[in-house]
Amino acid sequence: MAESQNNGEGALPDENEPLMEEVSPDVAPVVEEFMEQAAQQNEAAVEAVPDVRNKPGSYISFDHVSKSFGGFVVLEDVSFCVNPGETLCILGRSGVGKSVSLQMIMGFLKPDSGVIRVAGENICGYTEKELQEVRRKVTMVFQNGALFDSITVGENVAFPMRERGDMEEDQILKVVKGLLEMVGVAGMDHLLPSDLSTGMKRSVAIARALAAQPEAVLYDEPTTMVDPLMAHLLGNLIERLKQQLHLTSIVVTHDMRLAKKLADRVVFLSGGKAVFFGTMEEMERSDDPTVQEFLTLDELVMPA
Ligand SMILES: Nc1ncnc2c1ncn2[C@@H]1O[C@H](COP(=O)(O)OP(=O)(O)OP(=O)(O)O)[C@@H](O)[C@H]1O
Repeated sequence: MAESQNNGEGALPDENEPLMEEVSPDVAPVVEEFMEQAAQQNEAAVEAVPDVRNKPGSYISFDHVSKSFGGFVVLEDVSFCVNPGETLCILGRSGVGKSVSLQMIMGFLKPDSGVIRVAGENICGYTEKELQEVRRKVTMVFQNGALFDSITVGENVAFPMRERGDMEEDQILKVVKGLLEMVGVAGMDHLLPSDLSTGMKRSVAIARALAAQPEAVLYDEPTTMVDPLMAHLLGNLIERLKQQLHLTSIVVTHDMRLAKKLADRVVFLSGGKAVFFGTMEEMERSDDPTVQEFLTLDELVMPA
C-alpha cells in the first residue's frame, strides 16, 4: 500500500496555494481550460437557482424534513440550507442522521415528509432517471472513496469524462494527470484503488468528483480514520477547492477544526432535530445545552 501523499520533496501545500501550481506545465493549459469550463457552468447554475423574495435562493435546502426507519425517528422537522458557493458543515454525534441527510440529497433515500430542494428543484417525487440528472450536478465523496476496485486510479478519474463522451481521449488523459497532481497523488494513475491508503482513496475520489464538473460536492467525514497529517492535507485540499473553485459544498464531520476552517454555516443535529443552524461563531455563543456539551467534549478530546 502506498504510504504517504508527500514524498518528502518540498513543503506541504498550504491552504492558500493555487491548485494550478501543482499541475505540470505539459498538461496545465488543458486542465486550466477544463476548470474554467467547470467554473462557467457553476456560475450559470447559480443564476438558474430561482430567487426568493428578490434574494438569491439556496442551492440545497431541507424544509421541515422528517425521516424514520421502522419506528425509529432519525430526523424530525429538520430545516437548513446552503447557498450557492457556500460550504455548510453538518455536525453532530454518531447516529444523528448526518449521512442519512446526504443520502437524501443524492436521492438514495426519500424523506417521509417535508421538501428537499437541489439546484432549486423539489427532488422528492423524482424518478430514478431524474435523480440521475441530479447526481450529475451533485456528487458525493464517500468515506471509503467508493472507487471502482477493478479499474485503475486513472480510469476511475477518467470515468465521468468518458461517460459524458464530449472530450478527446488525449484531453481526458491530460486532465486525469492534472487532477491527480492537484489533489496530491501525482503519478498514481496506474495503481489499483487497493494499492492506496484510505486518505489517498479519498483524494482520488475528490479528483473523480472534480472530473464530473459538479455544481456541488458532498463530503462524508473527509478527515475521519486517517492520520493527522493526512487529515490536515485533506482539510487543506477541501479549503483550497472552496476558496478557488467556489463549489457549493456540504461537509459531514465530527472534526471541529475542519468545520471551523471550512464552514460558512453549520447545522448541528441532535435527537432528530436541527438544534442549531447558523455560523460557527453563533454556534460557539449558543446556549443550547447539547451544543455546549458537544463543544466542551471536543475541547477535551482535541485541545487547541
Ligand atoms: N438504510 C437504513 N435503514 C435503517 N436504518 C438506517 C439506515 N440508514 C441509517 N439508518 C439509521 O439511521 C441512524 C442515523 O444514521 P447515520 O448514518 O445518518 O448517522 P450519522 O449521524 O452519519 O452517524 P456517524 O457519525 O456514526 O456516521 C442510525 O441509527 C442508523 O442505524
